[in-house]
Amino acid sequence: MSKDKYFIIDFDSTFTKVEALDELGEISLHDDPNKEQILQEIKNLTNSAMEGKSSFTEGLTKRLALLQANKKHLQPLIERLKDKVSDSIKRNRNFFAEFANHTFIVSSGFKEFIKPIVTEYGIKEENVYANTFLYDENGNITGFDKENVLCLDKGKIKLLETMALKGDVYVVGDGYTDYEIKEAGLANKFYAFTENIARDNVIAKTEYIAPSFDEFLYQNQLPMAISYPKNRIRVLLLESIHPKAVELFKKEGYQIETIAGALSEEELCEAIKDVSIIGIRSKTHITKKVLEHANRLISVGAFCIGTNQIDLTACLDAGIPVFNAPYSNTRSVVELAIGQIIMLSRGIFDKSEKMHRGEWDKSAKGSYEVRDKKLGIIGYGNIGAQLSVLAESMGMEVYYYDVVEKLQLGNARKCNTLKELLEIADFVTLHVDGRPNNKNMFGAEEFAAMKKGAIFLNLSRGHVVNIPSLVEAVKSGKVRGAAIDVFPQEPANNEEEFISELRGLPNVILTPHIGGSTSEAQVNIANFVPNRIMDYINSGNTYQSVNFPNIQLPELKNAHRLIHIHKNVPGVLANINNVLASNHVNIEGQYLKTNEQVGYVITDINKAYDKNVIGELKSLPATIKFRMLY
Ligand SMILES: NC(=O)c1ccc[n+]([C@@H]2O[C@H](COP(=O)([O-])OP(=O)(O)OC[C@H]3O[C@@H](n4cnc5c(N)ncnc54)[C@H](O)[C@@H]3O)[C@@H](O)[C@H]2O)c1
Ligand SMILES: O=C(O)[C@H](O)COP(=O)(O)O
Repeated sequence: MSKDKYFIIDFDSTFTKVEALDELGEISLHDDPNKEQILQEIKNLTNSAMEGKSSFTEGLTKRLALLQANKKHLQPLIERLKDKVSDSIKRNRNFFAEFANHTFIVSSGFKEFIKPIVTEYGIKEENVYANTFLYDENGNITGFDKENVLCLDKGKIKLLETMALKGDVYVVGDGYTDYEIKEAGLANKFYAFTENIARDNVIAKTEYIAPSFDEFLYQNQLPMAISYPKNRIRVLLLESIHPKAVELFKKEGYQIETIAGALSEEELCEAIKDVSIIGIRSKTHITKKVLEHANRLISVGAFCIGTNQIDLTACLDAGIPVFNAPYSNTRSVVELAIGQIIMLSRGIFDKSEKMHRGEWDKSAKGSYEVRDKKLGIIGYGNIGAQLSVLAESMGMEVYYYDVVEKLQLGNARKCNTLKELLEIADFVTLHVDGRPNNKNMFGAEEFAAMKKGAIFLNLSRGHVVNIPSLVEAVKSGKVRGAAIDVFPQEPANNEEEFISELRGLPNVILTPHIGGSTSEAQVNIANFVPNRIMDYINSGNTYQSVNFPNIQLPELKNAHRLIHIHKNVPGVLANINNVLASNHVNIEGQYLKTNEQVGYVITDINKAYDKNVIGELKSLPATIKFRMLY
């Protein structure tokens, strides 16, 4: 890069996450009973000055008077500020060292606390322009050096005039006074730095926004600590995903948009454009058509267990790993099923309805214990197996049927056919997954095979059961009671009406797909899925992806990682290695995993390489997606 570029960086709320004088107040006013009120006054004065709404000099004088600070408070302040350096500044510390001669801190803060912080990042002491304190004989801070232009209104402009930098000047800061440098014609570009605070009136003045220092470096093609600014990663979260997920993605620096309900295919085709991560629950369908509109999609998060609503093959073909939360709501579903088994066995639902109508129907008729009764579990996966354990502990005899061989837990007995299970069970409960083959797997024939007066539960997927057959079975008395949580057609949001032939049937508990809707489960899911996705984005790990070859990679250390996703055809690995060999690239580690459709190759290489390598790898035949991490 040519050395005629100069970087003017603000300190408060830019280099550090905080306003240093607010922090000083936390220390100096520690024992003051009016601390909160005074701190608020200081904050208001700071904000007003930063937004260009009041005289800076006057505000500074007032703030120092309110602070009642002393020299002895400065060391604790410095320690505090060291911990509060902005994240993106911290990770790009190499930049400041590399461009030490061209980086200046220009601040209306004070050298006494700025220098010890920024010099740790390689910024030169003589390149720090800021105010200095005045003290009395007891070390009390009484004011500031009035000769320094930075204590004056438009002080930064005056300073830049005297600096007379010859070259391109870039200003990065959060405040109005930073913008004024550009306004005065003393900088080529002003970047409103919004990682810590976004000031509307500052943002309104500039076309350049830097949600992180990475973004500033990226836009200006300067060396960065990471391969891509995280603020460029857009996340769309649908169906009221728990706010914990928003918090985690935000902490990572991503841009988040949330929508309470599900979107139709058409709406999604529009909404998914430019989105890098989409988070959905059971109602949003990620179809091939949706994926065709997903021009920047990196990963899909199913914030639930079921993934039948996602075209997993189409995602794989497009090089998009899908992650779900396979165990986070398992217990919630099981607890609901247990509750429903007991409620139905006692006819509680109808009795409660009668009570609400004023009818007192005390009787033991049609009311049974669940102890010693036979529970038939169809689908002995995570939910089925856990239900098995809990049901046995209540004294039920458990039978199960699964299409694959499963470990029998406790005293549960395996049935070799579905018919065998249906003929024996007093309670039949469905916990199969929603694969297309399971559509209408439970219909007239299966209801007919059940014991008369048995109880039926479905908390798996709506399309698995033929609803008219269930209605018929309830009306005929073949099924004495039912609990249904999932339906072939479910309203997209809480405003839509629920329409079903099941409405109004006796001893039928209907719930609005809430098997997994507990606070515990939603928090667990919101912790689990973002971490899987961020791990994939940051390191390439696909461990626990539901559609992608699973790889758990070592941490990336002092290398660049090339991530190559390709169609699984012969020769791709050889082609990748030929490109690397012909460009004399040193391979530090290589990992490959394939499935029937795709190959996933990760190559860690020495940082010194010809950038043409990237273009050559991207254009290899059979490449689906390529990205580089560092
Ligand atoms: N109601 C809710 O809110 C809620 C919450 C969580 C999960 N679910 C649903 O429950 C399903 C099961 O969850 P899980 O975590 O136990 O999944 P899982 O994958 O661990 O278990 C599903 C089991 O069903 C078996 N199976 C599939 N088709 C079958 C068939 N036709 N006959 C017999 N067995 C069959 C599979 O072999 C597997 O063992 C999920 O896929 C999801 O659709 C619903
Ligand atoms: O698959 C699941 O985990 C359940 O069906 C829950 O779906 P939901 O997140 O839409 O409630």
